[in-house]
Amino acid sequence: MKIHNTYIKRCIALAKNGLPAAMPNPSVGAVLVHNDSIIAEGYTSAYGGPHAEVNCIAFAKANTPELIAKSTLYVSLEPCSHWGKTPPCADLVIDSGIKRVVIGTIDPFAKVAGAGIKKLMQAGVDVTVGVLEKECQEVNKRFFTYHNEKRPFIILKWAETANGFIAPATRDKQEPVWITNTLSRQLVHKLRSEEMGILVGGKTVIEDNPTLTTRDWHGSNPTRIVIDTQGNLPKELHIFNNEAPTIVLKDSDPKSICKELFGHNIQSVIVEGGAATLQGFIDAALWDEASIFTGLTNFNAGIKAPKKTSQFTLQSTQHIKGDRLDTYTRSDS
Ligand SMILES: NC(=O)C1=CN([C@@H]2O[C@H](COP(=O)(O)OP(=O)(O)OC[C@H]3O[C@@H](n4cnc5c(N)ncnc54)[C@H](OP(=O)(O)O)[C@@H]3O)[C@@H](O)[C@H]2O)C=CC1
Ligand SMILES: Nc1c(N[C@@H]2O[C@H](COP(=O)(O)O)[C@@H](O)[C@H]2O)[nH]c(=O)[nH]c1=O
Ligand SMILES: [Zn+2]
Repeated sequence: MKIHNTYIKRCIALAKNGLPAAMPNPSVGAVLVHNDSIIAEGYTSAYGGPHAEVNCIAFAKANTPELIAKSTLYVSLEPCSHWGKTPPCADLVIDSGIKRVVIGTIDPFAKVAGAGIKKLMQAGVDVTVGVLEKECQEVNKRFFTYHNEKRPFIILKWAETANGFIAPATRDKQEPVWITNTLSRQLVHKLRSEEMGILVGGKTVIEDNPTLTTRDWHGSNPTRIVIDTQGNLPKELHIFNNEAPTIVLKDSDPKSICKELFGHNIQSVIVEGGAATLQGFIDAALWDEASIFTGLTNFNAGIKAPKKTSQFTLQSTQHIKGDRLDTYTRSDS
């Protein structure tokens, strides 16, 4: 129904406000509709805080309590049925006397996965499921990939020169050689702040001594993940400072990395390089999105950028004061 789409669209817009603070929880949007008017809205609070339905119903209770039981609740994700950090939202909906609930998509989390819908229906609530399902899943693409595919959502990111290199052949100092400008760097820090993990290979750690933080942007630092196949990375390196946690992995195989990160409850990871590490994920077809920056610089020789396959599907191009950022998704063809 067209009217359902309108309100679920509003739920999706609300849900976007809750990210990345809600992670590793999904961010959800909820609206209460009475006589074709929205009387209350809510979205998921920062991790551990109230869910969207709780915030929405609390607003209605404070303003128009008499209308709650006569309203329809729209919610982008199935209300939870379990005790997590907060009580089950399905119970709150039932106790509030709400008789109609329209749900965007089912929750893939094993402890819910239809149990919230069942609970509502058993209490006599009229439930509609599956409105703008794909769009509702897209907002929580990290959460859905993690639970459905048992691996983190993977974003590849690198910066290459205008002539296709990611690093020069030689360098004077143990620090990154910048290809892109300071505005691009700030955008990279924003992108880092949206993910739970950031991963680089051993050679990158040795040659760049990267920090891998979000210092030019507000928001949390992701957990740093480094591949150290020799088990000898010096503890004085920046990645071992106390600005963010760091996980050291011994195995460079992308499949094993995914398994390990799943175990650490890391729902998303930005893979920043180097070329060998990125190529491993590309060749294993274990990635979801890619952000490739191209700067104005040229190197005479050096490490070539990873080879893109036919799976790279261009989604957008933006220009950042001379730099270019191309974003891709992976298609299975
Ligand atoms: N422009 C950009 O966006 C980026 C550029 N870079 C650049 O990329 C370069 C590195 O890329 P690349 O060479 O492909 O390597 P990676 O950073 O992808 O690391 C993988 C390599 O590191 C080796 N390695 C892992 N652990 C250790 C260790 N403890 N000691 C020594 N070697 C180890 C691996 O060897 P094995 O598997 O055989 O054990 C493998 O050859 C750097 O110069 C960096 O500046 C890096 C990131 C981004
Ligand atoms: N040189 C280069 C990048 N390099 C990446 O950034 C890392 C350094 O991170 P940090 O120490 O936090 O500043 C480095 O190891 C590599 O992964 N990134 C870019 O967007 N543009 C660039 O030109
Ligand atoms: Zn809930």
